[in-house]
Amino acid sequence: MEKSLPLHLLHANKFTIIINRAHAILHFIAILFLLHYRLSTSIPTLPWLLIFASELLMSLSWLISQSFRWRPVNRTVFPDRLPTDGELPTIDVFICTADPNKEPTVEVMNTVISAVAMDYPPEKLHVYVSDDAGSDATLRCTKEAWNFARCWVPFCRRYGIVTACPDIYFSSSEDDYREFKGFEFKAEREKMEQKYEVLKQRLRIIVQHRDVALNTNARDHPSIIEVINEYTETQEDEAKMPLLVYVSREKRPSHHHNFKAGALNVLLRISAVMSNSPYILVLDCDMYCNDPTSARQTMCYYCDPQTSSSIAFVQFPQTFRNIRENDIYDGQIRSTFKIYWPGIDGVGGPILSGTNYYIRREALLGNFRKEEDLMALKRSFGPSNDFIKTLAEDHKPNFIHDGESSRMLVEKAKVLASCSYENQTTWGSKVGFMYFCVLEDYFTGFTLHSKGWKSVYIDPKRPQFLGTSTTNFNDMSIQWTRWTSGLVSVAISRFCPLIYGLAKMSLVQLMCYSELAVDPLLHCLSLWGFALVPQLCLLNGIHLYPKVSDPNFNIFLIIFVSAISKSLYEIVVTTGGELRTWRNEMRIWMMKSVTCYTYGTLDAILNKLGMKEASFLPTNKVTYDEQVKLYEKGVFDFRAATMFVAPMVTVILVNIAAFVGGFVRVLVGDDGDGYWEKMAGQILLSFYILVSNYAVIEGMVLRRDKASIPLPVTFLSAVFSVFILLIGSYVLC
Ligand SMILES: O=c1ccn([C@@H]2O[C@H](COP(=O)(O)OP(=O)(O)O[C@H]3O[C@H](CO)[C@@H](O)[C@H](O)[C@H]3O)[C@@H](O)[C@H]2O)c(=O)[nH]1
Ligand SMILES: [Mn+2]
Repeated sequence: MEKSLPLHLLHANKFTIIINRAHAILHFIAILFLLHYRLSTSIPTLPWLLIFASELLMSLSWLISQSFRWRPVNRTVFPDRLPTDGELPTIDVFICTADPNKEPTVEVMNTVISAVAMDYPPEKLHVYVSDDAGSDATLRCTKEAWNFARCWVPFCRRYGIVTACPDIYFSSSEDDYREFKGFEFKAEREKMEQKYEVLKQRLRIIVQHRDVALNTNARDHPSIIEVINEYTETQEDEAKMPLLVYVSREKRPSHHHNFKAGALNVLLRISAVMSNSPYILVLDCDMYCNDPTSARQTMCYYCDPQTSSSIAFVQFPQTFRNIRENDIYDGQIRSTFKIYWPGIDGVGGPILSGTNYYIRREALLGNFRKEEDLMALKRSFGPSNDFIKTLAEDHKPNFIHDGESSRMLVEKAKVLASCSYENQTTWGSKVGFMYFCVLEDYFTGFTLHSKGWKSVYIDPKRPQFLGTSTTNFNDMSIQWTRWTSGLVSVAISRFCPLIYGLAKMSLVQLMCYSELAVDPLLHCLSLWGFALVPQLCLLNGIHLYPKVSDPNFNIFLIIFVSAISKSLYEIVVTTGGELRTWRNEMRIWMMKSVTCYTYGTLDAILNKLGMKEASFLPTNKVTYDEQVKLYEKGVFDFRAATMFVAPMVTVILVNIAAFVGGFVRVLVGDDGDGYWEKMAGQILLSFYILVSNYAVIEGMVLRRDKASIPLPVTFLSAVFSVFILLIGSYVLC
């Protein structure tokens, strides 16, 4: 009976697998022909070497990326088959915020409220807010949010509200209250809406009046920990609420704080002495819970004795509420969450993605069933006996709201949040979240997988979490530069997945990890090659591709068409996107390659050489109406740092020069040596680059609005391109 019904199912997408593998074989054969052609027909010259290198790197990156297409799967869960509430394990929720200027407090509080309102037994849920800005305003706002939640949570429970994030609930028109449409509900809803308006008003006032002087101390302040529930007098008949704790770890300029991973490790310790839940949900401050059932969905894996012990984390996709149909910056990161993660889920489990995951505490800290040597534990975990005790299996701390004992607990917690606590321990290197690179998620997930843990990817129809994605060029570029830097720093370290992961994971999963790590490096090198070398050669009359009449020309044509049709197939058929999505992704990929991928790679290299410190600039989550309008119209906002715009414009100018030069010679100067025949490949390549990036030409020449490309940037780029044309021609020819 009950027992025989599974809690979850896994389906391999057989049809997609067949298509993927068949395409991979054909495309691979075409690449072999290309290699054969390159090695057999040309005399090695510098241009030949460069273009061949670009082709090799691109092919290599294609080859490794097939790992994500090897065995895509999807999963179904059956939360109604879970054991009774009494048997469910407890959960700690970690919400990180770092900068009230970039992370609007109203949104952060919405995330907190939506987490408190999750559909889970309240006594089994504990929410921790980590404030890396140490902002007094955020603390006060958290208390206000708590007061609102005391009415909001019972309201949601009573009427079965699915959208438990007030901001989304009150701004969407959808009927979320199913059978309760009566008068009573309407009146209650109105009351709640008013309360929410009052809350927003109060939060704004607190933020406006926040003590700017205090705030400048974000990098220098003691730990501040407060249990928020204690500020409210619980009435007898009041609904039970989860525990809510505000944490701001100690910060001193003399101590490196290790960014988000540092904050998470502090929360790991503090939550251990307060609630010590075996599972932890990690959320970025902008990631609202859009559906209260994610915890129950997750428990379908953690409550299944067959799978439970091997799973380190259950990952949900990152989904965003500010994405429009015409997503010009690919803010939804479609290929990652729709193609890559289901792909790697079939071969060992998805990569940890920073937010929206339920991780097992034991996977981060280890399990200590037997008596361990106390000194050894202290060397690893730091001096706190209270914390060490929590490592033992089944240790349940007793959190009592009785003034004195909870005050003592908070004092103990403050020690755990001090910036010197981790000195001479293995926090961040062996235990907890890893500090090795700014991409704490990727690297922590990688270490877990290489220890033999598995992970699971659930992508339900209704997005479980909704965040804010970058929808302007500058923010997107900063974010991708950080990601690239993190990934490349792993690729060029001793942890390079290709070497480090060998023999520790399945080969295909290892290739997936490697793909992500080396992809920016391979793409920035090869795209710079394709963007400049054929063009310089075109202007200097050197041909790099076979003549149109040569059957070998078909090799290039086939590779080009095959790559494009496969990505079109994935976008339109597999993920139900539009043709426009394909254009957007192609274009932004080209743009990112010559900017973010390049800078991120340089950043990682400088970092490795000790010439630059790693940095984590939190992504800006404040949106301006004007910017949003541009994004909604699908118009690029080029008001970005010159370093992000100039390389793009330079590439476009070089391509214009090459294309015009080549085209004119085709038209007027046909000197009988079959110029077009020889140069068609290069002329068409330039044409393709220009057509794909028409938006840049438009921003440079046709647009005159504030968000177009500024004239000085165009001039600077023109100087760069003339320089490239002169030097390039000199060197290459
Ligand atoms: O010193 C820091 C820096 C950041 N954060 C928080 O970390 C979260 C993620 O930062 P965000 O600026 O939103 O970065 P994104 O680029 O959007 O984040 C992606 O990439 C990060 C790694 O680079 C992951 O940590 C994130 O989970 C993932 O969503 C936010 O809640 C921040 O408040 C901190 O708590 N402390
Ligand atoms: Mn973010």
